Amino acid sequence: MSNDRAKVPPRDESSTDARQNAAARRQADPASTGNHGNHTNHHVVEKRRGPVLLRRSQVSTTTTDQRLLDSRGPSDWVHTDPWRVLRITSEFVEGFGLLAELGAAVSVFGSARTTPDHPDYAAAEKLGAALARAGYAVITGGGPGVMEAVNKGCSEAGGVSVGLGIELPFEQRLNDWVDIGIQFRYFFARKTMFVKYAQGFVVFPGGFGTLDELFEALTLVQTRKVTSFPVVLYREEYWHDLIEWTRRRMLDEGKISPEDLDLFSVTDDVDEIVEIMERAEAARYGAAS
Ligand SMILES: C/C(=C\CNc1ncnc2c1ncn2[C@@H]1O[C@H](COP(=O)(O)O)[C@@H](O)[C@H]1O)CO
Repeated sequence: MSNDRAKVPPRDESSTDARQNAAARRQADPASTGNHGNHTNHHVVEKRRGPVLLRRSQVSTTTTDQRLLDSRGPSDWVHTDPWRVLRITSEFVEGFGLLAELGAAVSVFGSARTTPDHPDYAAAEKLGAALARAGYAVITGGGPGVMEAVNKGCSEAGGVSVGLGIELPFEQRLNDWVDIGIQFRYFFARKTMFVKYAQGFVVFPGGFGTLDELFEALTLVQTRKVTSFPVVLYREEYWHDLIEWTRRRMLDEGKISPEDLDLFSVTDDVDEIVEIMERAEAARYGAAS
């Protein structure tokens, strides 16, 4: 005998469900009321759910919806990893659903702290507009600083301005120039969207967040997880020392290969960034045809 038999709930008609079941049984089976009527002794309440057969006390009169909506109880399970997996999945579903039909796009990164009076802000705004005019949507982190500037330039030029925000310990809202936005809980789900829905990356001067995004992009290109994917650094003077360090330290000690230094380009010219994106796109289509 299977152990499952021990799990069959007893006929406890003091519970609401059991009372409803008993009522249903009486309605469908007058035999259960003591009134045998025209029914044979073989007539019992039963329910089929696909291949499953339920009879007598196992037949529930409540619906799945009703049980979902009526249920109350301990809520500890919402803090467990299996539940988090569902939330993570929902971020991918939302992101894929929102961005699947975006068209050609460029992801732009840079400092959240760049103020509107800084020259980088004006350059980022100009880039957003230039990309929009060239038919690209822009994707940013949806925050302040460089992100806001890019979204502003793109939106004002009539382009598609996307912001992928991130929940942070302090209050954070999508900047006013985001026209399509999602607020993510998980960095890794958000990062997938930056790569999956862009044809290339532009990186403005920034701090840890920006460097994280830059090096993630370079790693993806280096390991050929993404192909024909330009990574362009804006403002040579800011990046100069870091690039020198990659040459003098990383390359000299054999931590990267000489060709890895070709995985990114550097420019001070916003229009050149757009040209680089267009050339990469043409190369991609050329390779595909
Ligand atoms: C620091 C402040 C707000 C931070 N808000 C952010 N909103 C959205 N995305 C952000 C935010 N901060 C960092 N990021 C991501 O990292 C990059 C910028 O990081 P950095 O350390 O400033 O260089 C950026 O590209 C975003 O994707 C309050 O002003």
